[in-house]
Amino acid sequence: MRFPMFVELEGKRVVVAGAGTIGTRRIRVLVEFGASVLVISPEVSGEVRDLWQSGKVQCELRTVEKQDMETAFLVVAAADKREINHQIYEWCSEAGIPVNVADKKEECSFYFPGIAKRGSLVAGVCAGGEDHRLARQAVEEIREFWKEKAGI
Ligand SMILES: C[C@@]1(CC(=O)O)c2cc3[nH]c(cc4nc(cc5[nH]c(cc(n2)[C@H]1CCC(=O)O)[C@@](C)(CC(=O)O)[C@@H]5CCC(=O)O)C(CC(=O)O)=C4CCC(=O)O)c(CCC(=O)O)c3CC(=O)O
Ligand SMILES: NC(=O)C1=CN([C@@H]2O[C@H](COP(=O)(O)OP(=O)(O)OC[C@H]3O[C@@H](n4cnc5c(N)ncnc54)[C@H](O)[C@@H]3O)[C@@H](O)[C@H]2O)C=CC1
Repeated sequence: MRFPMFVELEGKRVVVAGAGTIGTRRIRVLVEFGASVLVISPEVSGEVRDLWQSGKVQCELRTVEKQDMETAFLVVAAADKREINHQIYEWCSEAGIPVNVADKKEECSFYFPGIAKRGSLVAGVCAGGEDHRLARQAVEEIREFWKEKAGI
């Protein structure tokens, strides 16, 4: 079972390769938690383009390369091609950089949890990589519970 670390991301460089549906979801959360996000992707979603235009992320519209990992505190591999994500995993493993690989849990040194926030409270829910639907359901229950409890 994985340990729920609560990591400081404020100002830390996070490199995200791939800015489609999943990459965009990751980028949204990382920006919300203060990370300095560098997006590398030949194409990006409209939402990421807006974040780029408003200066909330940096973007480079190209394929990801090994040197991109050099300055990263964390890396997210969210390309739609297994061989690209696997290559990123290899580069990060070599360099000792924590990596999230969207299409292969065995290659993830960290997972993205489902997140519930309320005031200073934050819950991250993970189902051990076995059942993301269960994680989602539990997060929704926590959100409802916190909404119903006055004063939180
Ligand atoms: C291990 C983990 C690693 C990580 O991604 O960090 C992982 C891995 C994988 N997910 C896959 C598929 C989907 N995951 C979702 C949804 C969520 N996945 C999330 C977390 C995690 N997913 C990590 C821990 C999970 C755990 O503890 O069980 C959540 C909690 C958080 C979030 O993603 O934000 C979020 C739910 C909360 C929410 O929605 O709020 C959907 C539905 C959707 O996208 O709407 C689908 C597609 C449709 C379907 O299958 O239902 C695949 C196969 C990809 C492929 O086929 O290639 C892999 C790869 C693999 O299992 O090897
Ligand atoms: N972990 C999770 O929760 C989930 C993971 N997935 C997996 O995540 C991956 C991404 O899925 P989607 O976002 O739906 O795909 P998508 O097709 O919407 O986006 C893929 C993105 O990768 C970019 N890309 C392609 N080649 C690249 C390269 N060489 N370098 C950098 N970027 C590159 C594309 O330009 C595009 O922006 C898939 O492998 C999918 O199976 C899917 C659902 C949930």
